[in-house]
Amino acid sequence: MDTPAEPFYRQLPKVELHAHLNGSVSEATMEYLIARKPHLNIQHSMTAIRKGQRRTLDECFQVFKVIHQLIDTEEDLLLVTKAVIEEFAADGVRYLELRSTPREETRTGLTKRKYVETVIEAIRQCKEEGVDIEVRFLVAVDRRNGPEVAAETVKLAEDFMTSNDGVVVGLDLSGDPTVGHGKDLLPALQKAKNCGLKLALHLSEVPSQKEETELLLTIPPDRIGHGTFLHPEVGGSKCLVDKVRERNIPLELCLTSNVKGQTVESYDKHHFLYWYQLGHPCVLCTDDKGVFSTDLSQEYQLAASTFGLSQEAIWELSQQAISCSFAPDGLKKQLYERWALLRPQVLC
Ligand SMILES: CC(C)=CCNc1ncnc2c1ncn2[C@@H]1O[C@H](COP(=O)(O)O)[C@@H](O)[C@H]1O
Ligand SMILES: [Zn+2]
Repeated sequence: MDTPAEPFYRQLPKVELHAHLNGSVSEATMEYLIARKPHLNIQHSMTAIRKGQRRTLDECFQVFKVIHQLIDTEEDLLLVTKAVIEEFAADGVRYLELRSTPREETRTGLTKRKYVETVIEAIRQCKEEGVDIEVRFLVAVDRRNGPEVAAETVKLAEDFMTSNDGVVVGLDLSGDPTVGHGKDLLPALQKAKNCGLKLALHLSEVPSQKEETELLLTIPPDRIGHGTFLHPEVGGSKCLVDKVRERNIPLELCLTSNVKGQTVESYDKHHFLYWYQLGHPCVLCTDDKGVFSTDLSQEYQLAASTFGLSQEAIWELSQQAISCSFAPDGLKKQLYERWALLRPQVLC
């Protein structure tokens, strides 16, 4: 990891709502996987972007291809998912929504259904072992794979939503934003929404997506990932901003990811400030804590130091994230109670 956060940020109870499973694999787990598969000839420098380093968006997406080679069996997936959940818990995350794209690996016999089952099994095992975190799962649609795969993924998510104790709560739309168009995916996303899946969509991650965002906002999504180019100062429009505000759609904001992936020039130019000053719900998230060598405590500390936020303001941000989650009302209530109990110890 780049630089460990100060104790206040680590002790702060946190909610993580935007974490891609295969992008969240820590250095230690990655080293273990690399050692298990020496024939792949992969070095850790190929799977993480360290402090001060940046990559083009295209280079970042290449990193996922390398990681997927290392995680291609049911056993790998179970191990990685459990490790990721334990690491988030150790970082003070008390509620986590993990997202991942169901993957078929013909070489190892992994199917998309087995993929989802394995992630759910890892979540179950962590709970049974008493890991101090509540975890929910968002099934991810990779936009690169087009409308048919999207429809198939929605069906899979729907099946698991109705059969698995409420672990699967929603659908994510992600993948290389420069590939494909949302209009082709709209029917599948609409269907997901209609069957009760919550929608977290990567929108306006790159500048060229204005028209697509206008269209997908009509669904509307329940949360927006990034939304980097929504506002007029960066080529978006007031109309887009107004729509997001009218519908009160929370934004999932990932500072390090955007700076290292070069869609944002520097931390102080991050769109967090624009939306925060409007009083719009913003949730700090990691995106890919492994790839971007970060954790959620660091992201909170970065926001505080970059935008001059007090500890009170940081506390409010972390608490507000509860209301933006897809947790059922009973669980939200429990989380608010936990935050209230911890407040005097953490904020002193
Ligand atoms: C490249 C870059 C700047 C990354 C951050 N921004 C992202 N934007 C869109 N999709 C993403 C991003 N990070 C991860 N993903 C998605 O998450 C996948 C990895 O996690 P998983 O295999 O779904 O478990 C990637 O293949 C990609 O489909
Ligand atoms: Zn993302």
